Formats: sequence, C-alpha cells, structure tokens
Amino acid sequence: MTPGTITSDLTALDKAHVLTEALPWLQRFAGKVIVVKYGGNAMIDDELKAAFATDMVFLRTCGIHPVVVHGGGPQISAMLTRLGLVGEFRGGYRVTTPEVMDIVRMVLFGQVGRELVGLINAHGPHAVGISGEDAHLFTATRRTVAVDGVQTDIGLVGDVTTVNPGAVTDLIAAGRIPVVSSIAPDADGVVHNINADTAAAALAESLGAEKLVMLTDVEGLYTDWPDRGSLTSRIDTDTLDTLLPQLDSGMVPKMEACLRAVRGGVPRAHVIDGRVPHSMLLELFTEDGVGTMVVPTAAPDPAPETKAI
Ligand SMILES: Nc1ncnc2c1ncn2[C@@H]1O[C@H](COP(=O)(O)OP(=O)(O)O)[C@@H](O)[C@H]1O
Ligand SMILES: CC(=O)N[C@@H](CCC(=O)OP(=O)(O)O)C(=O)O
Repeated sequence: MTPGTITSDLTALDKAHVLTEALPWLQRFAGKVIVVKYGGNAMIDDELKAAFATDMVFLRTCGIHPVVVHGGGPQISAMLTRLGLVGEFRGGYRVTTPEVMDIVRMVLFGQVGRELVGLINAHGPHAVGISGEDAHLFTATRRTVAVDGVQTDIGLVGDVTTVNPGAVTDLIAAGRIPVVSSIAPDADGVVHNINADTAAAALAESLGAEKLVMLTDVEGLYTDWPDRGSLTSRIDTDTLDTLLPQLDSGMVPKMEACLRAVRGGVPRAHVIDGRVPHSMLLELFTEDGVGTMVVPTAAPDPAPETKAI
C-alpha cells in the first residue's frame, strides 16, 4: 500500500482529522528519544524497508530522536547457508562459534546496517551506522541461555553489561539518526553476538528513552500462542514475568527485552507488526496505537479519552 492509496479514500475532513489527532502526540514526544528495534523478519521487501526509513526521517523532522537498533537473524542464516555453514538456535539465541561470529559481524554491520543507513540517507544526511564496538557503546559479557530449563553455553553470545550512551547522544546532538548493529566486545576485546532485542533494551534503558518499539513479523504478543484470540494489547511487567517461561523461543528474547526496559525505567515498550507499512506512525500518532504495550505493574489504566502512551 502506498501513501497515495491510503489517503485516496479519505475525505478532506478525514485527512484533517488524521493530522489533528497526531498533534498531542507530536507535542508529547518532541525532544524525546525513541528506540526502535527493526527485526530482520520485518524487513520483508524493499517497499517496507523504504517506508520504515521514511518513518524515521518523519520522526526526526518532527523533533523526535529515533535511535534504530536493527536485527538481521534471517539475513545471517541466509549467508551461513550460502557459505555452506549450519545455523542453529537454542533457546531463541544463535549458537555462535568464532566462525559464525565473523559472519554475524559481516552481515549485521556490513550488510543490513549499511542498507538501512542508505535508505534513510536517501532523504538527507541523517543516518550514521555504528556497532557496539564503536566508542565503547556496548561492553558484553558472555551469557548462557535456558535450554529445556538448563542454563547452556552456546558460544560467543553476550549480554550487554555496560553502555556508553555518549556514543549515541553525540550523534543525536548533531541531528543524526544512529543505526546500531548488535555486536559488542567483552572486557578483553573479544567480539560477541548480541540479540538485537537485548541490545535495544539495554540502549533504551541507558538513554532514558521515552519508548522502546519493536517491529516484528507478528501483530503483537499472543499470551496463548498460536491461539489467535489471545493477542494482547496491554500487559504489565509482573504478568509478563509470569508468562515468560511459557513463551515459544522466538518471543523469549523480545519479551525479556521489553521486561528489562520497562523495569529499567522506560515507561512503555511496544511490540508491533512491522509488516504493516508505517506501523510505527500508527503506534505513535493515533489514539488507539497498535500491537502489544508493556507497562510497569503499578501503571494506572489509561484514561478513556487518551491512549496510554
Ligand atoms: N506468544 C507469541 N506471540 C507472538 N509471536 C510468537 C509467540 N511465540 C512465538 N512467536 C513467534 O515469534 C516470531 C517473532 O520472533 P522473531 O522471529 O525472533 O522476530 P524478530 O526477527 O522480529 O526479532 C513470530 O513471527 C511468531 O512466529
Ligand atoms: C545471539 C543472537 O541470537 N543474535 C542474533 C542477532 C541478530 C538478531 O537479533 O536479529 P533479529 O532481531 O532479526 O532476530 C542472531 O545471530 O540472529
């Protein structure tokens, strides 16, 4: 769907309503940092990727500070296959040998990150790509993951233990849109593979972001996957914590990341459908929002006349 087809069915009054509905949210988010995690599974085609890039420029032009953390899981897997290597996930995380780590680094920073930077910069000199290796942005610690309830070592997979927010705030202050690749050195300089959801949460927390928004290839969180009736629009952190052990592996890093961000002080984390063109704008600038919103357990219910932002 192109912007033209969206608006062609609307009357002039409808169009005016869309614009005025956005005003309180534009005011609310002006000057705020919004961390946007763009999942590899949501990068379905060129049109969607270009629409995502336009949305980032839209936010920036409105005085909002988007910080992009991109994934690239399917793209890494495709490259491993092309090179005749076997990719394996355990507990939702990629088993990362030193050989696989080289490919992860090459694909995330050299391929996926470059493409997004190029798409955003088609609109002007906005985007700068960096990885967790730049200016000490991230320091990683090797982590284990739960596999059938047993904590298991799966190689060079890290958790972000330190963030240097200045590596990103310098770019924001210069009016840029940082595009972050989720790889990071440990204290000895050994580069680790960081799940992009995990990296986005750590960065959102460290930047004191207003929101963390995760674009993926599903409408939001299903509390009883794959029961289509179990799509949830709002969940609090305690309820999510209880649900985590029952989630399928694909959703585990994502919901762990939302939990971490909101418990770390980010007021709202959202999981939205990146397959819908401009879903980011719909989430931010419409009253109902879209997808699943994670809120702190103590958060009051939204007032009926306003969505909980
Ligand atoms: N409870 C759930 N709710 C929603 N999606 C789920 C759930 N459990 C598993 N999934 C799967 O998780 C996928 C999203 O995770 P993932 O593929 O890792 O996305 P991304 O590449 O965006 O990080 C969905 O496409 C869906 O198939
Ligand atoms: C440790 C780990 O699993 N790292 C991920 C990093 C990329 C990623 O997270 O990409 P998506 O957001 O598209 O899934 C991986 O190697 O696939």
